[in-house]
Amino acid sequence: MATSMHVKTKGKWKPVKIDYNLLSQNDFDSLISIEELTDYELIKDYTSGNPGKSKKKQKPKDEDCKEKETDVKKQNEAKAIKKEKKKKGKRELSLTNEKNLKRDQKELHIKQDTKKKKKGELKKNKQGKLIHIDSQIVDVNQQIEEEDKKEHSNKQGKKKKGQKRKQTTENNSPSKKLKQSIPDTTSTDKTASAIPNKKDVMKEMVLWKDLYVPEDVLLALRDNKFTTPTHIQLLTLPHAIRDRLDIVGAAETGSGKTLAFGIPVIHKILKYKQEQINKDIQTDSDEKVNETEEIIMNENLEEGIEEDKSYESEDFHSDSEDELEWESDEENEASHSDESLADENEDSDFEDSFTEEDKEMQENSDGQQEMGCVTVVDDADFSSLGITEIKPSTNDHPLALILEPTRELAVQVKNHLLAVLKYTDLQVATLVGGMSLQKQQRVLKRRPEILVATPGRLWELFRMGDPYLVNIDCIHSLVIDEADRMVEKGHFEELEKLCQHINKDEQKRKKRQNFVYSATLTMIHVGSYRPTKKKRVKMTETEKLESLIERIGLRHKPKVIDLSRKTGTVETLTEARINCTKEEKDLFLYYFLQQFPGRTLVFANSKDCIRRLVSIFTLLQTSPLPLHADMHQKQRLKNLEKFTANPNSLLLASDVAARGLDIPNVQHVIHYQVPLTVENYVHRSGRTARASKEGISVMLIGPDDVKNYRKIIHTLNRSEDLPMIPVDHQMLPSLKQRLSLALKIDVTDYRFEKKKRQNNWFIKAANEMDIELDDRHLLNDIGNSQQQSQHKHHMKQLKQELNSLLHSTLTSKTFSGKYPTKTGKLLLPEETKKGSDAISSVKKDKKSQEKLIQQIQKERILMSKAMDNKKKEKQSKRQKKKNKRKNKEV
Ligand SMILES: Nc1ncnc2c1ncn2[C@@H]1O[C@H](COP(=O)(O)OP(=O)(O)OP(=O)(O)O)[C@@H](O)[C@H]1O
Repeated sequence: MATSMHVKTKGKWKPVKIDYNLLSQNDFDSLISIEELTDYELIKDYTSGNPGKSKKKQKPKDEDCKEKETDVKKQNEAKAIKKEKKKKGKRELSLTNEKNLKRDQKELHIKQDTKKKKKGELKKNKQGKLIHIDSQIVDVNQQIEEEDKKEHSNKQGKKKKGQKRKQTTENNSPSKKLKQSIPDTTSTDKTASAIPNKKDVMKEMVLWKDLYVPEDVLLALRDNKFTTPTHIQLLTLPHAIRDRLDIVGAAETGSGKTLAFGIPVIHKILKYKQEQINKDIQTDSDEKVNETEEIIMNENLEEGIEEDKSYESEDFHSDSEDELEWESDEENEASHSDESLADENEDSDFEDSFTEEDKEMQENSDGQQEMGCVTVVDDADFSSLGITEIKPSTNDHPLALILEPTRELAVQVKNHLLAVLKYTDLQVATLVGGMSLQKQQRVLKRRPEILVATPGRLWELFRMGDPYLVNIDCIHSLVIDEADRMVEKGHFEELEKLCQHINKDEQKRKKRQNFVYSATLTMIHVGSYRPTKKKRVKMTETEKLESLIERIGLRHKPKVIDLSRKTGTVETLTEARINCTKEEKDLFLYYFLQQFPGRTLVFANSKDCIRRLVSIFTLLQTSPLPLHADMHQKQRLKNLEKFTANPNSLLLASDVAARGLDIPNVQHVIHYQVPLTVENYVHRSGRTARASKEGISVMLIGPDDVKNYRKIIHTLNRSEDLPMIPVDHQMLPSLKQRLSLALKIDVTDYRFEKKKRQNNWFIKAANEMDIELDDRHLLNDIGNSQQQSQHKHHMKQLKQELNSLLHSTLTSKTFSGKYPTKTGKLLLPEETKKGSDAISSVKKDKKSQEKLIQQIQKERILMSKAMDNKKKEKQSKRQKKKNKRKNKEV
């Protein structure tokens, strides 16, 4: 579109006088007259052009000339538009080719966002460029929510139509993917306002410097107040992350080994995902270049055809081209911008946005571009936002596998990892026995990057041909936690099969990074023998490690970091013992629980023993919680939760709870029976005194335990026996009274209930076989109904008696019945003792024992000196006598 000029006649056309001689000449045959107009006004046609743009002064022309000029202008205009288009196409191509990848990503991103805005659909942000203003995050989240709502309604509609397949596509819809790429919490607690300043974080976390911890993980560590890496973390992280070595790590219990392997595993996955994103961007960028070239080719083709058509007119007006072209350029620009405003074509819209913003970009040193309410940031620093640029899970196999010996430990490790994955969108799943297989199959459909599994359940799912586990040998990282336990012969057949499977392909094996950890990895004890030798020869540490490395299939030369102490246990652990008979064990356990309240974990060697203890200590109202392998998994986890929640709780557990469990503030670990292996002693004791806290481990040593106790002392290089727990013997009779009654109730009730259960089972079986029974045929005689109710009554009486005993006070030597208010305050003896702590009383006792020993030694020395003196005196007396006798003789 162009402007044209009109002449507004103000005055009159006046005839111009002509010389008649001139008219007689042949050249002016057809001339009749000449008129002139001196009073006129030139007016622009605003309907066809931009009035403000023309800078050139128009000369007055007559109507015909003006019409011709307008035609020429229009043709030139068309030509200029085509030229402009061509130029822009070329410019776009040269920009794409010239500018680096980042710039290209930005261009793509802006274009995508503009498209999204226009079309009202939120597409997946492949570059993962995110938004860094609170309100903007909310804006995006709102968009996502709206999208989800739309999807939801769509889904429902589609469901009605029975189009099942579409649901899967919807689950992978761009908006969902984008939502996944932004951690859930961005809209709630992870808004930028809640996220600390990067500089502050770095300052606070300076001790983690040079350990190659991803910034998102660092943020989460800071949230957990883990401002200092533990020793094992400090030493292993650089080798694992920077040097990509396999790690064999041994460090005392509670020293942070989980993060020592967890952080490198996470780092590797984040890095891999970033690489995937970069690859995608590269592909997108290449596609974009191809697309642009295609558009230009098409335009050129069309242009060629149009050029042919307009050839004639162009050629015809060629004399005035230069002058008019300048004018057309101006007008073309104006008309083009007018067009673009109205144009629905996104490409042209994008081009305008790009050109404008590109200019702005060059001026703006921050490199930020405003796109409506969304700021697109090039090279966005997501760490400061607490948002990680992670693509939603698209991997067709897990990227990391962490194997744990027990279900509880697997669940715990998962939770531990989730805490540090807070600012990423990586997914962790547990595959453990005792939980619904179908549920775990469903979880696998979400393609979690990290699997924490027990070997049995993993192998089961793998054998069932779960599609996500088919390529389990493609994992990038493998962790075998509690490795010494995992490879124990006869314990984990499935682990061996798994190892064989994932080590089959040499290439994959070589690519994989392995982590092998335990607190007792390098522990050599009496039971560690070289299996090949006929004569049983004790294994060396190196031999033990070599056999482990071979079995697991580690790569060449793993980095071995052994920080375990020769004494096996943690420095902050106080170890003690109570020597007693087998029958006294219950009493001393009860004594300890009464004397030293606090979170206490009691280990026993058998499930039957745990059942009996649970029954007795329930009667004694200490609310024990059982934990052993025969229990339902849900109950196991529930009991662990209860134990963790109550600071005065009591957990009676088998060795299923010995390894790895990280229950905060367990104050006491009691070995009701001395563990059968040194490793178990170290791990059991390691449930207390974790993460530099103090704790106490007490062994109840009966005659049957002495052999194992000696073995432990010997293997852990102890030069002397463990100290004894000081026992207030005056308290024992009252405790004994309570305990005896509880035992009586338990035994009588237990026997009666056992007989009753057997009878019930027999009756049920007979009923099923249609056999009629009378009381004589029953397995056990539990008496008639009257005798049974008598039994019940008796039990009730005993329980009442016990109850009143439990509510009476305990007497101890610190209690003086004569002067109960001596201190000015009435203190019951039980109260005076409760609250005293086991560690200090052991330490105190140890000190007083040492003092006593020193005193005895001193007294011995004095005595021997006195004896010597007496001897000397006697000798001198004897000598004197001799001398006297001699003198007399002389
Ligand atoms: N850098 C750190 N700063 C403070 N606490 C930490 C740090 N790393 C780990 N922890 C905490 O220390 C405790 C013990 O960690 P973890 O369970 O990893 O120990 P572990 O060495 O695996 O013990 P075990 O040998 O018993 O399995 C956990 O509560 C954990 O959260």
